[in-house]
Amino acid sequence: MAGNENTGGDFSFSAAAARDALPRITTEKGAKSSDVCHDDTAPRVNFQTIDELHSLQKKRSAPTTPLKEGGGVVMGTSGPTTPSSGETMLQSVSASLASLTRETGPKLIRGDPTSAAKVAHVPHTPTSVPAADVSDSGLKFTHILHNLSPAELYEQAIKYEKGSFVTSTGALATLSGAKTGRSPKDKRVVKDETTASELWWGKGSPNIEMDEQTFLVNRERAVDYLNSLDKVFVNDQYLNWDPENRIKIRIVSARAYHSLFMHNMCIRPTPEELENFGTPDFTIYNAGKFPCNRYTHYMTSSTSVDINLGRREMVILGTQYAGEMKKGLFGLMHYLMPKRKILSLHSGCNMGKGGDVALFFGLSGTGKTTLSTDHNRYLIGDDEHCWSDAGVSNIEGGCYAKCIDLSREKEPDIWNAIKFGTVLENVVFDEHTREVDYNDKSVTENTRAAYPIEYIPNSKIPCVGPHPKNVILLACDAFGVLPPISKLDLAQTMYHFISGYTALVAGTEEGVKEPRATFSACFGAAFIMLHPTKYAAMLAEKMQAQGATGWLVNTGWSGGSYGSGSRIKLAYTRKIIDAIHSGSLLNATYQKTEIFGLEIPNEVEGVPSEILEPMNAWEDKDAYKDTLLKLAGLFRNNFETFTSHKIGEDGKLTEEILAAGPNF
Ligand SMILES: Nc1ncnc2c1ncn2[C@@H]1O[C@H](COP(=O)(O)OP(=O)(O)OP(=O)(O)O)[C@@H](O)[C@H]1O
Ligand SMILES: O=C([O-])CC(=O)C(=O)O
Ligand SMILES: [Ca+2]
Ligand SMILES: [Mn+2]
Repeated sequence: MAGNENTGGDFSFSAAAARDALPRITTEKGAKSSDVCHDDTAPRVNFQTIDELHSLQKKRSAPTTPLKEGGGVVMGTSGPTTPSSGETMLQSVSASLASLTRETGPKLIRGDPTSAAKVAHVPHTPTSVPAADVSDSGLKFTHILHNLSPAELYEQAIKYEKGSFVTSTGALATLSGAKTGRSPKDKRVVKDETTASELWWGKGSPNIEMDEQTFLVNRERAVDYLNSLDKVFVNDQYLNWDPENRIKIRIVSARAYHSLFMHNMCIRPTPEELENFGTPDFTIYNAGKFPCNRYTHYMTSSTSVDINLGRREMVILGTQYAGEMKKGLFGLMHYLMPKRKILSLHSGCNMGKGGDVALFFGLSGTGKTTLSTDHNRYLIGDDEHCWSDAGVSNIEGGCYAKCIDLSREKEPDIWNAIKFGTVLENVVFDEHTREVDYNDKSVTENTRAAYPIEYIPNSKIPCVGPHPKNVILLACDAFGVLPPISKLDLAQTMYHFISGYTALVAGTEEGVKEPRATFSACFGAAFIMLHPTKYAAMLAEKMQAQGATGWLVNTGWSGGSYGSGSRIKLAYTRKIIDAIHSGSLLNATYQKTEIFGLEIPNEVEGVPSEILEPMNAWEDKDAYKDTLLKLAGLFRNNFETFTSHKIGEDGKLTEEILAAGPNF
């Protein structure tokens, strides 16, 4: 035995002693040695190999999800005599993806390319095109990932799309690429015989024309791109919760991110509805990863977002920003719904416990999502609605919330909605913990979360409600001169609705400190299809018929413009909104402001009275007056284009609306 005396340490023991120190394993009396370390799994009855074990993991699911293990759908030869719903779907998608110049629809297979079975879909209309017209693309297979579940889409995104990660709360973080917002200058609308007379064209209109031929060039480019891929995602979904005016839409896209975004944003069909889906009313070809060709007529950049109402199609090239799809469909609704005497609205909408409905109009970033998401009320929707003779209905099945500076304290419901299933666009997160830093603008200021509406605990499903009682116009006035709250008469409501004012602060990168006024008719000029006065006339008629009250709420600056004043606290704006909902503001005493002639209440519960009259909150009264006049001038200039238009049948209302603007 080696002596340890010399070390003088406490840990001196020999290896043999250490071994002796280990406790001996003692077994119970009578136990057989084979029981000491026993395996408690049940007998293996169902599998003999690891592959068989794996095959047990996945159970066949609901009627309309994959029909055959491994994803193959047999068409033509060995299929049943009457087409199953899966075959009908593939035939329908094949027709959607057909090139217009060559063979008919491509050969499609259901399921992921990595999953086994390679069974061809033979197009339902056998081709009789000359051999010279047949291309190699007609010989390959495209896999169709049809209405995948969020879990399946997560897997697709994480496996195949760079920049996809699961965040600490389970959301799917994605990157939208070079474009982190919409590209309104790249939007084109096909001008044909019908749309030439029906739509709003020319100065101020968002509808930049394109001819049918050029649309087909872009469509073919998109379809060829999509067919060149191994797989495409197809979403068959609905728009509009009003069952009588529901629209069937199909979205064909190249990214799991796009498919999950639309899964969340549009109305999700039940398995039965999906089985009987039939032919879509409108199809989006999202080839956003692929640019448009700048040699193509009408193209002024490598991005093109093209709407063809006649063909009921939309093509996206050169932008992966998912909001393009949502707002493209909104444009469609702005065309279809007014034809049915239904008003389409860029507004949020919620309902009190007593059934009182409020609409929240406003341009991007003014507070539609934030203020319609209200713990004390039912959420009908945050961004797009219809107002018909029956009441209101949400167009969408989800919400699209701005996330910049999001906090759990100020917006708990939105915060909690950012969980498994939610798409989180362009946010920055800790590489290890995957905790999101909502204050980080490194990718963009326009960070967003898209979640199904039922992620908001008090959402109202189905998302419909009675006629609105309050119509709230939101303006984020970075000039700081509009009152935090004012009551509007009908003419004023129309004036401000047509003006569609906001003044967000311009991007910090450019070092612009001056607020810039934005006027966007109907609080959504980028999406309207008809002349703004058409929507305004419908709004006036509906508000009048229902006795709804109009309000103007400034969610922007107080006590000075951007730079000297500060943004009105969200908590105060919420109190103001509470007072509108409760009806208490109707009983307040009012005073009229100079120039804009707005009625401001002397008191709102929970809001410091000194901020209610904007001038009081400004230290420099002259600066206030100058700024007010400046803004009034901007309003007047903007409204000039509308002065020659009659609003509705009533010439009297037109006069009143013109008089309802600033007076100076
Ligand atoms: N007083 C306030 N009232 C409303 N929102 C405020 C206020 N102060 C700060 N905010 C912030 O302003 C933003 C409002 O954005 P919101 O997502 O509600 O816009 P939106 O009108 O829904 O726009 P979009 O149509 O682009 O979705 C939120 O980030 C919110 O936290
Ligand atoms: O459409 C978008 O990208 C976001 C949005 O809601 C808007 O801008 O009104
Ligand atoms: Ca919103
Ligand atoms: Mn919006």
